[in-house]
Amino acid sequence: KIYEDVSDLPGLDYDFVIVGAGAAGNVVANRLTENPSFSVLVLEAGVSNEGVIDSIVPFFWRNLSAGPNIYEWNYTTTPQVGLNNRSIPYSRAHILGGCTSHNTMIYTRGSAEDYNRWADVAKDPGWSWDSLLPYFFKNEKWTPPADNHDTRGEFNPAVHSTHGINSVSLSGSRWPIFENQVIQTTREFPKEFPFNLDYNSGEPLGVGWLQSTIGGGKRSSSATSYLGPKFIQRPNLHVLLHAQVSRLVRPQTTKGVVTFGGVEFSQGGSLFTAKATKEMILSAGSIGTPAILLHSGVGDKKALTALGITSVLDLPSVGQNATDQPATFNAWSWSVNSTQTLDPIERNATLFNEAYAQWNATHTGPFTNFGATHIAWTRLDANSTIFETVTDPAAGPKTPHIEILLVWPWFREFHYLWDDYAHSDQSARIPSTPPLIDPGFLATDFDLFAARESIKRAFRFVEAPVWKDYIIAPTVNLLNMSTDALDEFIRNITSSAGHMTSTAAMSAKDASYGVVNPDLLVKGARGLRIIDASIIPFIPSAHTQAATGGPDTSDYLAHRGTAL
Ligand SMILES: Cc1cc2nc3c(=O)[nH]c(=O)nc-3n(C[C@H](O)[C@H](O)[C@H](O)COP(=O)(O)OP(=O)(O)OC[C@H]3O[C@@H](n4cnc5c(N)ncnc54)[C@H](O)[C@@H]3O)c2cc1C
Repeated sequence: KIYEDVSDLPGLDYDFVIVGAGAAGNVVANRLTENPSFSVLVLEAGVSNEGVIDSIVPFFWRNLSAGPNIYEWNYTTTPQVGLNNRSIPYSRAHILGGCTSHNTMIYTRGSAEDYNRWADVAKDPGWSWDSLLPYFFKNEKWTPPADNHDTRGEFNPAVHSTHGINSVSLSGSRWPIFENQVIQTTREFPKEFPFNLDYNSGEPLGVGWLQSTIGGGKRSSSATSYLGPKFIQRPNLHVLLHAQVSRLVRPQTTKGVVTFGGVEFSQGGSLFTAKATKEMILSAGSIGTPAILLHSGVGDKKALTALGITSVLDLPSVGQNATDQPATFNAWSWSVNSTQTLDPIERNATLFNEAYAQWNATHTGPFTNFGATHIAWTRLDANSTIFETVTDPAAGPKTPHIEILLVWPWFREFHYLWDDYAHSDQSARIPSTPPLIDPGFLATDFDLFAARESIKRAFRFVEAPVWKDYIIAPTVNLLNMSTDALDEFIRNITSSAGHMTSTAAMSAKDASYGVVNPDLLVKGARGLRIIDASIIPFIPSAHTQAATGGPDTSDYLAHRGTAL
């Protein structure tokens, strides 16, 4: 059951208390309550997703993260040196379902090499691609697209499952001219942009049809799926909204191992403490989780002491290693010679209302998607000069550095392509309210090099002959710019893809760094686990919801849950 008021809860003592009802938290709440003898409380700071139309209609996704609004934590980053000292908005959802209720719904798992690197780092084969694939399957419910079109040749059924919980589908409305041109590009430039039947096979490189967490023309979030009507009636599942957790309380240290006596949260100006007899599970996301730990005295002892917080557990990696994928979307594009664009709908209220009426009546039409048709995943050239001085940050030779999202002709005849590229770094620092968020965008030579190359690749894509009569001109002629001018442009327009990971990273049991062991238990603590995107040791070369709501959480339960 979902509760809005703490006084309606049956009590404050449960077997498991989960903090944060996002991509990860709701999966685990669902799995744990499969066992009727476990009682579970989920504490979520945000508001209900019920009836929030911008969270239901895929095309409206952008409205929620456009903040400031009640569905957002409304964060901004610290001034980013690499972005000409700009502080930029840093979107995090403040709504049941977490970022899966307001994200772009793109479903990408990453490369097999990404996960095999996790297994290497953790010294635990349970985190390898082969071990985790069954958990992707357990979560994913492959669903026909909203228009029921013939999807043969657009994905590989062998790497998907129809038996999971979270709906995934191909696009539910067609843009034939644009789509044909993308596919034709893979024929004209087969070496640079080969067709890839399914980028979720573990080998993502190439151009593949977009897969999204959309089912029946509606967003499929962790709230609508894992807390959906089939599950929310379970008598052992309790979800409390408007419950903001501040810290873990009543620490006790016995023989060097810390246990906490409860989770402190506030609602309506009052403080409460929920207790877990078996485990407290943090899933407040890559910013929320380290913030809670640091406020609880779990983090770098010196830094916490300097801030007047009593150190309980000295774990210097808490809040460090934040990794995200910078993006240059929306700032540049091409004007195109086509009437098959979204502009009529965007510009004309009558057409917009018709599209909305169609969606309302049948959950079909252009509003069933967020607006892309394919993704092109590519790598920097192996002989790029950057590799003379920098070690390749990708997990292996089959792992992309660059993503080019091929977006419908949109916005004033502009067909825009946006690209993002893996691996920025750095830290989400020490507790303050609000937290200091420093993703270190474009802080390294590699970041800037990859950014320049990603733009060149996108321009190269539309050099395929098939685009000749279609493209009129780029909105900004980036190819004619000097390197310095291009760098300046990139620094001024780069924003976040919203994919922060690794702020409470998993490491091998005997490692001298890291926050959780491969079983996701916090090092040096008992009865405390972390299961969200913060535990990811290296960001996958992908959008991050599948890696978060798919394998790690279910794996934790199915493989590691021996303590349960
Ligand atoms: C704008 C945007 C677009 C994105 N697009 C995509 C995409 O297209 N595809 C993709 O794969 N990924 C996308 N992502 C990333 C993806 O959604 C996240 O990686 C994923 O949701 C992370 O899951 P999580 O469980 O770690 O955290 P979240 O999903 O963020 O969940 C954390 C939850 O904890 C709650 N919480 C935080 N602090 C507290 C507290 N102190 N007390 C109680 N509750 C708390 C939050 O309100 C939230 O509900 C996007 C992200 C953003 C921001």
